[in-house]
Amino acid sequence: MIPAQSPGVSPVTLVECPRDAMQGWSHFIPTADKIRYLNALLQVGFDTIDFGSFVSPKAIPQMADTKEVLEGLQLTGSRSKLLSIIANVRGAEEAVLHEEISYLGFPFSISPTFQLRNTNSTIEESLQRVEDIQELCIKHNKELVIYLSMGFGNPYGDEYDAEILLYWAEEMVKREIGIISLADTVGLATPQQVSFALETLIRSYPSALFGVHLHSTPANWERKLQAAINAGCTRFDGALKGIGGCPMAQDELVGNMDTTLMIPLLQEKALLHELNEKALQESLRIAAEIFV
Ligand SMILES: CC(C)(COP(=O)([O-])OP(=O)([O-])OC[C@H]1O[C@@H](n2cnc3c(N)ncnc32)[C@H](O)[C@@H]1OP(=O)([O-])[O-])[C@@H](O)C(=O)NCCC(=O)NCCSC(=O)C[C@@](C)(O)CC(=O)[O-]
Repeated sequence: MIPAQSPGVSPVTLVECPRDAMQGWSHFIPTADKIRYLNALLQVGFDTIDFGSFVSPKAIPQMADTKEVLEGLQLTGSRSKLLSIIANVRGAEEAVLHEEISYLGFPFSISPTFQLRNTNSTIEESLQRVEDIQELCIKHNKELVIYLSMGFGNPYGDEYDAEILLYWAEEMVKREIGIISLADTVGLATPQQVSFALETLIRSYPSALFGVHLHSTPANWERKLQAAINAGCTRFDGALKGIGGCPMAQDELVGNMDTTLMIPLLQEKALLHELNEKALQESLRIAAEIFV
């Protein structure tokens, strides 16, 4: 076992994102393999698993089997809650029907170009989607997580500065979104940007929980994670082996922050509860089989 902290209780929320690892993978991962991988991850002790998405199978063919995958998951005995990504009201209407899903995650990009590429909607239309999906979530007892995608800059030349990120975060707080994750979709953030945004938002809006979804490389993950921790962030996304990224953003997947690197760092700081090391090793073994 990984060294114990306060048993079962953690100051931080660790979100494992196999959906982000799988969604842009170059060949279709068979449904049975997805189920096997997710069932292993469910035993590790992550707080949340971002397991799939209810989006267009033309846009993201890899996730076309999310409903079947869900049917194969063994949730009994797992502490992990499930999150699924949705990108329009239709996807949300489907996701809320599943009792097993606790969180719906909506990517709201502060870069208009990416929002159009990713969700076929303008910023104004997306804001309406946020409001409609929030209403659905409240009605069905789900929690909406808003990802502020391209939160630290974008590769398209769309106007960007930190004020734009802060503005959209405030708009989400006004709409009573409880969890807002600052997403560095293509890995552009500097540690200074991460610190400034989180320190400002955490101080300004105590009613919301701010997280980070920081795509990064093995060379720059640690300083960004450290910056987020120092700023008081308590919700972190990652993916085992640092695999993945958004195929709607650019052709080359930038990689996720590698959860296997994050775990020891968070535990060293007594921020993370005990995990099941055997299940973690089994998950890594299956990942090595699947992601080839
Ligand atoms: C959002 C839509 C669906 C367009 O949404 P739309 O504009 O409302 O769609 P539409 O009504 O114009 O329909 C377009 C086509 O999609 C189909 N369709 C429409 N809705 C659905 C649905 N819910 N489920 C299944 N099919 C659907 C619909 O049937 C139609 O099919 P066609 O007639 O062309 O055959 C599309 O643009 C889409 O699926 N985009 C993919 C979004 C996505 O999954 N992106 C990756 C995940 S987000 C991410 O990775 C970022 C994140 C979270 O990690 C954080 C970060 O790093 O930034």
